[in-house]
Amino acid sequence: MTSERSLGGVVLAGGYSTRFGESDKAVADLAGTPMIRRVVDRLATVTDDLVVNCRDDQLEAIRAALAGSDLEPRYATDPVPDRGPLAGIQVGLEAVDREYTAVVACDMPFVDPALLETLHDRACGRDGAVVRLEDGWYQTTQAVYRADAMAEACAETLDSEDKRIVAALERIDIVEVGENDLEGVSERTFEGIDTQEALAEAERRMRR
Ligand SMILES: Nc1nc2c(ncn2[C@@H]2O[C@H](COP(=O)(O)OP(=O)(O)OP(=O)(O)O)[C@@H](O)[C@H]2O)c(=O)[nH]1
Repeated sequence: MTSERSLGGVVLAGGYSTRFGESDKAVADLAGTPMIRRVVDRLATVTDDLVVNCRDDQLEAIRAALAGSDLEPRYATDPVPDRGPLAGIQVGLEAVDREYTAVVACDMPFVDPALLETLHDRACGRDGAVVRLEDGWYQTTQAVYRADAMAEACAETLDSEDKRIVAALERIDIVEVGENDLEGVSERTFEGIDTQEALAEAERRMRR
């Protein structure tokens, strides 16, 4: 399916998980399922072209974690590792084959597909839709972008002094979505699991 309403997906997994310790959080087991598999399976319900961005040295473990998952992803590895999430977003968006694409970090296993559909609706005709929480923080790694516009903005931003993801957002025409517009969306959607403590706490909650 490649209709106008078709949504692509990029899962960002190319970081070094330093806060997580020795192991890669992307493939960490959360209540019996690797975190990245939870993200991929949720994305598979609303996307039909999925790209996982990671480093070459992660490929084997991530492929194993995703074997037999609901939507077989393609892989786009970083030509230069450790250039930060913005570079990962660029690599992923350049590889995806859909005009609009949801970008989600591998450490957000509770991502709500309903949010991604809402963001897709809001992004139409613009370069993206990004949630901005009341504290002013943009949720850039759980957002929908027009793939070519955001990939170009990432490239320009990486070549400039200010390499933050929000600096790339300033180069494109995004719709800001406020917390008040998130009715019906799971409040856990933005929960990131970037430490062992956060993983243990999420497991405790899920087993209750
Ligand atoms: N391709 C790529 N992705 C990255 C890079 N750094 C972070 N990411 C991804 O961007 C998302 C958000 O980054 P962080 O939560 O800071 O992840 P991280 O850098 O692995 O973790 P820490 O080292 O603990 O900060 C995660 O999905 C990471 O996999 C990078 O250098 N390259």
